[in-house]
Amino acid sequence: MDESAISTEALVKTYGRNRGLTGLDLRVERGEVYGFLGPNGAGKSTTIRLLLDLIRPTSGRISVLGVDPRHAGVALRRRIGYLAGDFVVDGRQTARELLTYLGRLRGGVPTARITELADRLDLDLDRRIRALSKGNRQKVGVVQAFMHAPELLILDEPTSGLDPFLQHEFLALVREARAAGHTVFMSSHVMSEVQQTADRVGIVREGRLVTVERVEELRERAVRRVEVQFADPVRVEEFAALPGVSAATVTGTTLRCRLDGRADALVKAAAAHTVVGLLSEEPDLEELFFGYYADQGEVGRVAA
Ligand SMILES: Nc1ncnc2c1ncn2[C@@H]1O[C@H](COP(=O)(O)OP(=O)(O)OP(=O)(O)O)[C@@H](O)[C@H]1O
Repeated sequence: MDESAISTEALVKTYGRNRGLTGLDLRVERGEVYGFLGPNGAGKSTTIRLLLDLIRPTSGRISVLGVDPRHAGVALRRRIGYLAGDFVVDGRQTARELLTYLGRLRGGVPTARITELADRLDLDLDRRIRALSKGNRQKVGVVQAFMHAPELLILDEPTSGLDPFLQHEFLALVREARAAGHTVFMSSHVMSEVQQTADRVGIVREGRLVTVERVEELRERAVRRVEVQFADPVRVEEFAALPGVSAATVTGTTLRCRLDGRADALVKAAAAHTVVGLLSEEPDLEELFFGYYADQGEVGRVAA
């Protein structure tokens, strides 16, 4: 049995003469959050549909939670939470009716769990779905994906179009799923959407995986701007030549610089003084990631 949450080998999907996937080798470990990044048309949705057995591969092997989705049926679907990029449902039911129905299909979800998620997302369960705004329909989609606490969440471009409030709650749900030991496979076409939660990111281009990176390692390699506020004036010479530090300037009691990689040397040097405040901006991994691979002619920018 394959112990990873998802694995594919030499997975190919052609649509007539159109290329969908050209040989995808993917491995998502149990308990990790995996960001599946790629430009439009790269093959993300095709991969996800194959994992869910919504379409069948031309050739290659797929294993999801240790089984081949082609032969696993409902038993496997109950262990998965799926959010489609375009969550479409029959709009005549109320959100409560739909979620209760879907909960039954998945082997029973406590009403309290549905209510709790709806409260968190500020979703009115008693309105008909067709009377809900697009944002509120997306909330129904998020609730149905998470409500049965599935072992594996497969989320197709989940944050595109979510308002900041919903995005925040959604990311909290992803973190909670990981804390519970569950696996999250999340596609996106922008790094910023996945870098906050993903353990690893894989880049798909033209139907195959071109690279996989640990987000933590990307972060260590990233250049960020740092500002340190001291109680007393400091000399720029103390910091300018430290490993990873560049473009250091001191204005009064404030040191500003760029930091490439680990913060250790800078933090230790700063600790010789009284530090009043420290500001380190979140690095833009998109820039680092695509800058790095563009140099090698491997990956272009994926974001529009
Ligand atoms: N039903 C289909 N019939 C023909 N070609 C298809 C079909 N579905 C996908 N394709 C083609 O397969 C390739 C991969 O498409 P896919 O939708 O998987 O990409 P994606 O990475 O999900 O892109 P997007 O972000 O735009 O959804 C594209 O070239 C697309 O045109």
